[in-house]
Amino acid sequence: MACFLKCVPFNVTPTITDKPTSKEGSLAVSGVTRYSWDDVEALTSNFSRLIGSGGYSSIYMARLSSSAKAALKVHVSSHRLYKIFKLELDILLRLHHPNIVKLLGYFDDSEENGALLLEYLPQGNLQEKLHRNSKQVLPWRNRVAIALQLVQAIEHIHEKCIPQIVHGDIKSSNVLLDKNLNSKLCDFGSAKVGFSSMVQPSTMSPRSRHVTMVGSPGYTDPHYLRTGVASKKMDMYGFGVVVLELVSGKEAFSAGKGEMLAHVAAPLIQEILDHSSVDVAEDSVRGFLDPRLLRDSIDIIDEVKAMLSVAALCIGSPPSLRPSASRVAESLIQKIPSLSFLGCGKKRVI
Ligand SMILES: Nc1ncnc2c1ncn2[C@@H]1O[C@H](COP(=O)(O)OP(=O)(O)OP(=O)(O)O)[C@@H](O)[C@H]1O
Repeated sequence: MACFLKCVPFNVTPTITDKPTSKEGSLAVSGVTRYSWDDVEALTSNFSRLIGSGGYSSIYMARLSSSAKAALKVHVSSHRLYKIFKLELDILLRLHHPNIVKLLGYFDDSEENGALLLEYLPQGNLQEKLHRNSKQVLPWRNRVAIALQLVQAIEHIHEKCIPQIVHGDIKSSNVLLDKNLNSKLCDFGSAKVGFSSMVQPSTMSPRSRHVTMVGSPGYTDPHYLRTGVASKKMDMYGFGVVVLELVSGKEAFSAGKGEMLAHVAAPLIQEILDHSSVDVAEDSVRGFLDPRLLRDSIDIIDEVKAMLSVAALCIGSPPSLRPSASRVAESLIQKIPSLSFLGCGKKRVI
C-alpha cells in the first residue's frame, strides 16, 4: 500500500460477526473461515515459502489440501498496521467479483496481529509479468483483456458497492494474474470507504498547502499531491498509468532515469487530446509501443490508439473531466475487437 496511509486516519468499525462452523478451532463468516494461529502455521508449513512481500506484509504459500493452494498475507505486527489489516479484511469480506482477489479466510487476534488467506494467483503480479520476465512476452490480446478486467473491478467498487470504495493504490503490482492471465485487483489497505466523492486528509494544516505523502511513485494523481483531495478520479489516474505500462512495456517510474512514464508519454497524450487518436501519426504510436509487440503492430495499431486515448482521458486534468470506470469499460469493449476473444462485448460482469 502507498504512504497514503500516513495521511488519512482510518475509522474502522468492526462489522464482522463470528459464527462457529463444524471445523474445530475455526470460525466462519459468510463462507470465509476464521483460523487460529495453529491453523495458520499448519496451512503454511510454518511459513516455509515466501511468495511475495509488500511494504507492510509478507505473503506465504498456503495449502488447503494436497491440490488446493492459497496465499497467506501476514501483516507486520503493530497497532497501526492492525488497523490497516482490519480495513482490508472488512472490505474483502464485502467484495465478490471475478476480477477482485477472493478472501478465503483470516486470522485475527483482535489486538495487533492479523493475516488474510487469499485465493492463490499463480502468474504473480502484472508489474513482474510486464517488466521482469522479458523472455515471455505478454500478448496484446491479454494486455487489453487485463485493462478491461481491471477497469471492471474498479467499476464494481466505485459504482456497484454501497457504500462505495476508492481503492487508493491502483498500480500494476496490485494486479494479480491467474493461470489464464485473467486479472484480479488486490491490496485494499489504502482504500477509503463510504464517503460521497472526496476526502481531505486531516493532517493537512491550513498553513501547509502540501500533503506529506507521495504515494506509489509514478502512479499518484498530481491533483491529489497538490490538493490532498482524494476521490474516485485518483483511481482512474492510476488506471491510466497501468494502461500506459500495458501499451509501452515501460515501468511507471524508472528509478535509474528518475523518469515517470506519464511524463514520457505527455507529448503523445497531448497530441491525442488536441486532435483525436485516429489522427495521430502511426509512427508516433509505434514509437511508444512496447518494442516486443512491433511485429504485430500493423494489425493492432487502431487498438493501440484506442488504449492510448483511454489513458489520455484518465490521466488528464482536471480530474472532473476524467471518465468514470463504466464509461472506460464501455469504450474499450466498443473500440477493441481483440476483446471479443473473451466474449466481453456480449456479457459484462459488474
Ligand atoms: N493472492 C496472491 N497470490 C499470489 N501472489 C500474491 C497474492 N497476494 C499478493 N501476492 C504477491 O505479493 C505482493 C505484495 O502483495 P500486496 O500488494 O497485497 O502487499 P502489500 O504489503 O499491501 O504491498 P504494497 O507495499 O505493494 O502495497 C504482490 O505484488 C504479489 O506479487
